Amino acid sequence: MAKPVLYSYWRSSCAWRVRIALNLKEIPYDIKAVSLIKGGGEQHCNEYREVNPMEQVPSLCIDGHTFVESLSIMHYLEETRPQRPLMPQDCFKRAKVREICEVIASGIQPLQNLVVLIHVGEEKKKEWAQKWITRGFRAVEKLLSASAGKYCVGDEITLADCCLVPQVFNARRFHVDLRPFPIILRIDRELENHPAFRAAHPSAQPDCPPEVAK
Ligand SMILES: N[C@@H](CCC(=O)N[C@@H](CS)C(=O)NCC(=O)O)C(=O)O
Repeated sequence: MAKPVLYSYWRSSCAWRVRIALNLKEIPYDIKAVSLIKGGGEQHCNEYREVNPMEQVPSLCIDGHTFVESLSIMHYLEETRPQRPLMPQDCFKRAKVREICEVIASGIQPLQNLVVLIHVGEEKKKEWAQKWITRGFRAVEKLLSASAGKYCVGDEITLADCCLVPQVFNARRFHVDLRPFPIILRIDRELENHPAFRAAHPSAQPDCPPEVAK
């Protein structure tokens, strides 16, 4: 079976979620870099639109299929590769994982996505991103106050953690004041040195510009 191919951009938080899940499950994969900025964005070219009709990353070619949408991709991985489970057994905890994933993937990231920031304009984009990330993080922090153990839901790493860490990176990129979110910060710190998270970090990606890569 061919090695999975992930269409990714080094700084994309959505592609980063999938990179973490692939790494945690120890699934080897190749990366096809899609520059979201070069020449107005390679995600908009005809060839890539055939891969992902939303003109976004990530997309994952695996098992002879192409999948789009990071949450959907991670659930496919979870269902087909049960090693190192990223969803709890318990139904209540599963629902809590999905809640946190949804708040981040539907309630925060889309509002600060590149295509939206371009529309908002250079002058206003920082203030805009701060507003919506802060609003979403207030909800995430509240949910975590009931669900978190060592990680977002209990003491095992789940899909919620795969979503949280990249979103914290985005928050820092837009200089969001993270002091009101101690649980988010604690979990982010807990995971920053985990090998699967480190290998998925933007600075470790093959398409990361050399001046950013450490
Ligand atoms: N719901 C999608 C969102 C994907 C998404 O927004 N990707 C961003 C990067 S994180 C993107 O490709 N943006 C390109 C653009 O806005 O033109 C998912 O979870 O995969």
